[in-house]
Amino acid sequence: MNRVHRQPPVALTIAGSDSGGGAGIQADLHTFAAHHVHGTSVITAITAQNTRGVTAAEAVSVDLVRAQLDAVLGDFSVAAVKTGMLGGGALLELVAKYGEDERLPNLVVDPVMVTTTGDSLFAGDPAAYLARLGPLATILTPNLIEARQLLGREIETVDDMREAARALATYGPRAVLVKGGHREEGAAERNAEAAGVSGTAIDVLWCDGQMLDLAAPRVATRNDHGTGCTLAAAIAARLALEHPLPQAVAGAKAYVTEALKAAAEWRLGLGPGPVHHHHGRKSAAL
Ligand SMILES: Nc1ncnc2c1ncn2[C@@H]1O[C@H](COP(=O)(O)OP(=O)(O)OP(=O)(O)O)[C@@H](O)[C@H]1O
Ligand SMILES: Cc1ncc(COP(=O)(O)O)c(N)n1
Repeated sequence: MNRVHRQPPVALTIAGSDSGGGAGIQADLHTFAAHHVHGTSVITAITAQNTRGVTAAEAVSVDLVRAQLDAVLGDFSVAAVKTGMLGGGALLELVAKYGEDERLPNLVVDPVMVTTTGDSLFAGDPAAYLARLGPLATILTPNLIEARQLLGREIETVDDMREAARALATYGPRAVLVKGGHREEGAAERNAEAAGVSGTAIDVLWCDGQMLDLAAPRVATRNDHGTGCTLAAAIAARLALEHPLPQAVAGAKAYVTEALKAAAEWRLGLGPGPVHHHHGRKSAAL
């Protein structure tokens, strides 16, 4: 009998390790698993980190990152790739080379530069980052602070976010998602909240020449550590599952909103804790 063996698609994360398990490689692998995608990983840096901040970080050598890339790409048929913390110029250059050799399909570039707690995770030149990875990215996913650093301009309103997405798209990615998780709401929005209307987490997506606002209810929680990593990994997982790009982004945002909601009451660590990556799975304990 001719049996069809079903198996998961493979995704790759190229990112740093978060010892607290909420962001970086750990968040990415949780997210891949929650999507039933087999996760492979190339570790670029090791951080000593918890919910309160980063106390130490060290980059992995270029040779060891190259060896990890060759080990994964030489054996698995990788369907989508996500990059996170790259540390500095040398690893940026290495990853760009693999991209140029067309070895990093469906490339989701999360330009990790600073953590929510304010620690710097990128020592290189933001202009070089854009010039090297911009043209190779299927989608670039900066938060407001990263978009400011990449473009060297202030971004405050949703209109500014749209302008930033357009400006970043000129560097060559197919799509740009400017994330508004850290946006200070304007007076009109604050008044609406005071009147009992809950706030909105708005991201702006520029994709194939079209601008889309992606809005979700803002979850009242302090546990938002790793939401950016989780969103980018969820986009990569969905691209590995062959979702079209705009649907992959919208679905990934809905996944993050549910992950934030499900962890809103958690007290894992003393600072902003992780989200619930496996919110879709029933658990006797939770
Ligand atoms: N409180 C919230 N409620 C709903 N969605 C949120 C909330 N905070 C962030 N998000 C969403 O989470 C995603 C990640 O956005 P954010 O701007 O926080 O990225 P980031 O800064 O890269 O993440 P991180 O906090 O991990 O650094 C976006 O889709 C954003 O709209
Ligand atoms: C290794 C690593 N990569 C990325 C982040 C960004 O996530 P956040 O801004 O939520 O701290 C992080 N904190 N640590």
